[in-house]
Amino acid sequence: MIRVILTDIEGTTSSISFVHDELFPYASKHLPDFIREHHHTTRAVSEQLAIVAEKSGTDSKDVEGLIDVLQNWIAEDRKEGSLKALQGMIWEQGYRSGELKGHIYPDAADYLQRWHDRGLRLFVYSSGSVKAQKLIFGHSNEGDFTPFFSGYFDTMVGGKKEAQSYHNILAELGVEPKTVLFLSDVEAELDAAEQAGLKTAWLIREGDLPDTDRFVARNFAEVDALLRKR
Ligand SMILES: CSCCC(=O)C(=O)COP(=O)(O)O
Ligand SMILES: [Mg+2]
Repeated sequence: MIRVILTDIEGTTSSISFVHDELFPYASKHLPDFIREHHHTTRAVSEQLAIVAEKSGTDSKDVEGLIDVLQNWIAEDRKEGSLKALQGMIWEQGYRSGELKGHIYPDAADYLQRWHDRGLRLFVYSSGSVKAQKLIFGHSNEGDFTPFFSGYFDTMVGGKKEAQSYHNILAELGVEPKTVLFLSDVEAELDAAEQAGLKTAWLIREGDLPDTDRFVARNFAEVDALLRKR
C-alpha cells in the first residue's frame, strides 16, 4: 500500500516551459550582477563558486570566467549542485519581488492537496535545490503548497538517475520501498527508483504516449486512479 508520494518537479508537477522559458532566463539575466555583488561578501556564494572553479578548472579568482562557466551550464541544463544552489539564491529575489510566480499544473495542485488530506506523506525530489523547491511551491500560481510537503530532497542525496539516491531517501524516511510511489517525466529516473524497489508512475503531459509496460499518466487524476487500485 502506498503511503508516501515522492515527486519530481519539472515535467511532473510543473511545466518544462516554466523552467526553461522563465526560470533559466531569469537566472541567466541576473547571474552576472548577483555573482559580482556577492562573491566576496556572502559565504554561501563563495563556497559554491569554489566548487564551480574546481569542477571547471577555472581560477577561483577569475570571477568573470566563473560567470561564463555558469552561463554555459545554464544553457546546457547541467544538473550541477553548485549551479542549482546559486540559481535558487537568484530566483529568491524574483519570487520575493513578484516577478516570478511558480507554475503548478491545476491537477497537480488539486491532488497534492487531496493526497495530503487523505494522510499520504508528500516529498519532493528534484535536481533544483531544496531552496528552489520551497520557492516554486511557496510562491505558486496556485498558492502556497509548502504546508502539504513533509520534506524535500535535491542532488545532495545523489543524482536522480542513480538507484543509490533512492536508497538514501528511503533510509532517511525510514520506510519500505514498496510503500513509496515516485512520479517523474524522465524514464531513466523511474528505472533508478524501481531498482531501489519503489513503485513508479511516468508522467507524459504532452505528445504521444509511449508503447510501454510502465504505468503512464497524463495528469495527477490518472495517478490517483493507480493509487486507488494499489
Ligand atoms: C525547483 S524548480 C527548478 C528546477 C530545476 O532547476 C531543474 O533542473 C529541474 O529538475 P527536475 O529534477 O525537477 O526535473
Ligand atoms: Mg522532471
